[in-house]
Amino acid sequence: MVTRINPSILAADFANLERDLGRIRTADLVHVDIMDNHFVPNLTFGPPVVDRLAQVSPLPFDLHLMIENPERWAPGYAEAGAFSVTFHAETTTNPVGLARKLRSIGARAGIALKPGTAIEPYLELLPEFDQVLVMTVEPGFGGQSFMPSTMRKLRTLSDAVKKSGLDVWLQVDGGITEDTIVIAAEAGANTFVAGSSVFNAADPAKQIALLRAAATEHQHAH
Ligand SMILES: O=C(CO)[C@H](O)[C@H](O)COP(=O)(O)O
Ligand SMILES: [Fe+2]
Repeated sequence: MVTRINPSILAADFANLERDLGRIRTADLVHVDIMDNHFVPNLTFGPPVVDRLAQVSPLPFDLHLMIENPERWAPGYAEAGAFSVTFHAETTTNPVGLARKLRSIGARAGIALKPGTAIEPYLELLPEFDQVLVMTVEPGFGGQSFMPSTMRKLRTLSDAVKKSGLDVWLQVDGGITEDTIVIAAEAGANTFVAGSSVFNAADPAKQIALLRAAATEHQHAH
């Protein structure tokens, strides 16, 4: 069993992003939240900033696209070398087509679900994806509280992945702390995004180690 910790640079110091990328080198991937002020009421980074950050990052990027019309933007991020590109289920009528496009470029394809979006319609599409992101807060902002109500969906998803024998990574994002990570790990998550809890810590590397240890200890047996 593998536990992956992906710090979200949404909680980093935007005047010192290169420095902060250096502080999380013991993590697995860097989670980058792309917001367009349409799908979510907030605005963050776009391609030029992501491209430049990738040049100075010790770790590859896990991109979380919170944007409308992901068909317009997602392939470009994959072509620029993103390790994984995750788009929201609510933003496309052709998730399989977009996932295939991303994979054909060489990126891992992910699909994200808002807390109110059901997993059932997507279970039969699992072979098309490398990752499913179960949002544990409403997307748009860091620093919100983890929603335990999303764990039922995660358990359903985890059971389906286990039955399928597929190696689909199960990611949670929003309000992940050393306490809530245990709840998500027990419900079947293996990939954990943490923004505030990592970057607000006095020692981000120590916090990453703490999160990793808590999740590994409680990870659902697969
Ligand atoms: O996708 C996100 C928000 O939409 C962020 O990745 C998430 O909120 C991480 O921040 P925190 O750990 O502070 O909740
Ligand atoms: Fe995110």
